[in-house]
Amino acid sequence: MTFRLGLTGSIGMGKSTTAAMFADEGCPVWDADAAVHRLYSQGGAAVALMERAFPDVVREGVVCREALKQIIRRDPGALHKIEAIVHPLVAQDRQVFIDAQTAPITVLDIPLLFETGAERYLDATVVVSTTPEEQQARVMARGTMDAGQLKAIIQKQLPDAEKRTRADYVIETDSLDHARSQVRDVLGYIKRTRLHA
Ligand SMILES: CC(C)(COP(=O)(O)OP(=O)(O)OC[C@H]1O[C@@H](n2cnc3c(N)ncnc32)[C@H](O)[C@@H]1O)[C@@H](O)C(=O)NCCC(=O)NCCS
Ligand SMILES: Nc1ncnc2c1ncn2[C@@H]1O[C@H](COP(=O)(O)OP(=O)(O)OP(=O)(O)O)[C@@H](O)[C@H]1O
Repeated sequence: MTFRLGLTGSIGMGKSTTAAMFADEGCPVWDADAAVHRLYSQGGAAVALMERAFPDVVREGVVCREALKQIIRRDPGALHKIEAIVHPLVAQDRQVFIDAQTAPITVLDIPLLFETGAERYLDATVVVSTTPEEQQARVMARGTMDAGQLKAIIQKQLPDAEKRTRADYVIETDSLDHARSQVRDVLGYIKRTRLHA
């Protein structure tokens, strides 16, 4: 059975970048955000359920993220309703992926890992982290959210300090080289201490 290593971190902390580093080291990577994209796309399992809950958000067979964000802006409580539809489908997608893996260590990139209790299905967890100033600068630089939307997302997420306390390993994403060496350290440590126990 593959060792299930959960990777998390607040918005903009460097999850995707770090996940790519784990992939470079040979780990299969499952990405929760990418699963949501598949579920929202043509033929995706969330489309019909979302249309039933929010009739205007499905356009040409696809869940429109902009329309969803407008709904959430008007009614922040709508996010709970969206999560109730999406999260069980995401969990199912993740399990199918894990069951297919034969590599020694599989990485599961899950933004809401602790918030959704996903650690119950994992063997260890790693959090990526940097300063709040750097986090805000990174998200603003992407230009996909305004400061208000960012604040609303951050407020919904478990604080970085708590994630750092709960995770088994912390990776500081202050530079690419430093993050890469910490990825190698984590994998080396797991291989030495957890795989042949
Ligand atoms: C709110 C939506 C429409 C925003 O879409 P958009 O394309 O602008 O952003 P994207 O999906 O890339 O999310 C960016 C980041 O926001 C954070 N985020 C997304 N959804 C949530 C949420 N429900 N709670 C807290 N943070 C969230 C994550 O860190 C994510 O990496 C979209 O994220 C969504 O439908 N979310 C509900 C599904 C969900 O909970 N996804 C989280 C992973 S399971
Ligand atoms: N170790 C690092 N050193 C320097 N910059 C980094 C590092 N990791 C990520 N970054 C930069 O931070 C930004 C956000 O990174 P990334 O997209 O990986 O974050 P994320 O946590 O996946 O974001 P989200 O939660 O929004 O999906 C990118 O511009 C990326 O280049």
